[in-house]
Amino acid sequence: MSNTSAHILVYPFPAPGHIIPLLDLTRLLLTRGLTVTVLVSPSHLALLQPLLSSHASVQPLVLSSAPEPNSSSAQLSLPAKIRATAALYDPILQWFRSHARPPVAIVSDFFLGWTHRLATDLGVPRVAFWPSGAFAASVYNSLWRDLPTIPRTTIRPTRIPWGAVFNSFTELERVYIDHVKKEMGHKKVWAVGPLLPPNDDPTGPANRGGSSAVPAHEVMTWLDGKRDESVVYVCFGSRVELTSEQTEALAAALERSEVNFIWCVQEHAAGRGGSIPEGFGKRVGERGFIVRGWAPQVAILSHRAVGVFVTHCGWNSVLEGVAAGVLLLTWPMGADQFIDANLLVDQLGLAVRACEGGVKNIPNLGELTRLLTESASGTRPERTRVKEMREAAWNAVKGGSSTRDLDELVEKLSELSKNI
Ligand SMILES: O=c1ccn([C@@H]2O[C@H](COP(=O)(O)OP(=O)(O)O[C@H]3O[C@H](CO)[C@@H](O)[C@H](O)[C@H]3O)[C@@H](O)[C@H]2O)c(=O)[nH]1
Repeated sequence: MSNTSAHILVYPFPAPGHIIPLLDLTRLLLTRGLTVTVLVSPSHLALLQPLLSSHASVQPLVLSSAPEPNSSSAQLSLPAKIRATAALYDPILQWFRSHARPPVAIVSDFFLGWTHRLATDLGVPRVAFWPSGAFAASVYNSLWRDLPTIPRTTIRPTRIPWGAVFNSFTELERVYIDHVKKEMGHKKVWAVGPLLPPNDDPTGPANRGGSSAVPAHEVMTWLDGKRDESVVYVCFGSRVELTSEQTEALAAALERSEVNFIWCVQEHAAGRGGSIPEGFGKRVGERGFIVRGWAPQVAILSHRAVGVFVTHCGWNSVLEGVAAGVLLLTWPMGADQFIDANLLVDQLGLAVRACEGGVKNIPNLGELTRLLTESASGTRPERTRVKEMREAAWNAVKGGSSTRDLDELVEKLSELSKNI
């Protein structure tokens, strides 16, 4: 480890949608000269490998708290998983206190609220990392503050940390980023996104967040044979499984619409999801490419042949779709996804509603079929707007607003080490 640069502890919440963007941020911090220890569970250590092999100033801190995949407790609810992480309070405290040059700050996922008390005990600031957007943060904050049952003394969530980093960019969420700053009462709010893998790393996009279930070159070769913007990419992130009824409706719409498509189907250990109808692959033939398991999403979205993305509006998918300039068809199912869809469809006009709601909602077959056909062939105004936003996104990370925010974040973190 370098002896001069500021040493930071980065602690992602152990789930793909949270680890992926925080590791992308870690890479940016490393390239700007910070020394970083990343806390990961044993099952996620492999995701750190690309950073470990390319940067000398990063170290893993492998601690197990969250249930490991395949263990009987792996099916814990999200709040239970969050609570389980707090078992690491003492191990981190001990690691910190025995370290010759301990971190000057903790950058931890917004789910890991307990790390605020840990940071206070250790006398270092905590920066909360938001893998979801500033609009979602504003909505959550106002719900929290205005719930009638919340005692008046309750501290507002966005007030707590010393600073906050968003995987977002000013041109996408300016009004909400400003709102969060106002709520926090200071300006240590940095929008550094979209956080993406480096595009000069050929293995990065293909294996980002997991090993691709299909050789990436096979998907790319299939895409090479398709017309520009003619392919619909369907993926609902790392957690969502469609029910049998939803799977059947989507399969029928893809079949009837006659569009080219890549459909990424997550098949989780719990096996509650629906499976693709028998004979479907044969009936759609060369038109369809099915990925059972982890797809190389960023590489797919970046291909010139992909023009449409049916998404559950997980925030990473939203930003990856915007950065690729593809037309987003929204199907939010839970968490912040309804808020994200509202921002995209109603406020920014970048996307079109496809369906909405969790397990009970099934899309209307006729409407979804029409929407798929029209989106893959027509020129909708949303497509133009999303392309404008793509320009804004790339400008932001190539010297614009996100680069400036990242520089300032690094500067503030570096100042902390000078004060020791
Ligand atoms: O086959 C796959 C599936 C997913 N991904 C990647 O995995 C990430 C998935 O993240 P996201 O699109 O945000 O979806 P979730 O995994 O559902 O993310 C959770 O975390 C997000 C960030 O807080 C929230 O916005 C979501 O609502 C929440 O479900 C993205 O980077 C995808 O590129 C792949 O590369 N291949």
